[in-house]
Amino acid sequence: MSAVIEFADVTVRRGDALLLDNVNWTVREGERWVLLGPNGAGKTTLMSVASAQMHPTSGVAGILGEVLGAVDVFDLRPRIGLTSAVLAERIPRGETVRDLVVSAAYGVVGRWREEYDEMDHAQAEALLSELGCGGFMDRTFGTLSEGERKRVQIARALMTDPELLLLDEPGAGLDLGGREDLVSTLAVLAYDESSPATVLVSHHVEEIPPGFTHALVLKDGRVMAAGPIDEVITDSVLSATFGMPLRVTHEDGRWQARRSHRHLG
Ligand SMILES: Nc1ncnc2c1ncn2[C@@H]1O[C@H](COP(=O)(O)OP(=O)(O)OP(=O)(O)O)[C@@H](O)[C@H]1O
Repeated sequence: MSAVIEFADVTVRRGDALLLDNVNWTVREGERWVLLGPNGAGKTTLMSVASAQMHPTSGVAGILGEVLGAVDVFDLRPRIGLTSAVLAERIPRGETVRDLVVSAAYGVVGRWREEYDEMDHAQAEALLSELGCGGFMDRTFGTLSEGERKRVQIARALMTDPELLLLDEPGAGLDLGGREDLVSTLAVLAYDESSPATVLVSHHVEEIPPGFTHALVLKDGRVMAAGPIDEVITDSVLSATFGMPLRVTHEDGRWQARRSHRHLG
């Protein structure tokens, strides 16, 4: 299995601040990773490097067999599917869902001037259906609920057949129903062997979809633990990361973490 992400001692520094501190991380084809950590841990920074939007200050960032700094990022970026709050803000609210997804094939936001061929439309419709968006393809983005928007953005990120899919906090701002819909959608993707290697950034273990295989936990820019999910999402790793006694359970493919009050009783 070849590496999709291969980071060696990746460090990002801004002034005196160390945003990432000697991160070593390998993601292989077929793996589905969740990236967890407290606010300010460096998750978005790590996604910025993994999506070829930011170069490390030092270390080697290998992505899809290329090394950042020795490759034209404009060749690399189209091979990576990305969803993030920053990208979502740029989406015109009057754009229809169908056009928003189909236009990804051309790397543009906003359906102006391009002519899309029938195959692109068929692929966009298939992706939207797979992601549970079949019922509102002709609505405008601005009329969708937050959960629906998140799923449409994932469909758009998949439209270019990326070799790596990076989802930066798709669960943010969703209510319980929206979160559960998203978790189900991501579980379908995770179990689909044709899906690309995936990294999902989250704040909550409850958002980890069934089918996710690996986890990386960050704190203060450093890797607290990384590897197969059962070995990483544990009482001791999460307690050390969040600075409180936490108890983790794993049932029916879903994870839960809550503060342990055993020491009080
Ligand atoms: N240009 C910068 N200069 C100094 N510090 C920065 C800069 N950009 C980000 N930071 C800091 O780096 C740290 C990591 O930020 P990052 O956004 O990667 O964390 P995160 O884990 O995604 O956080 P959150 O969960 O809150 O979204 C934060 O403490 C942030 O304030």
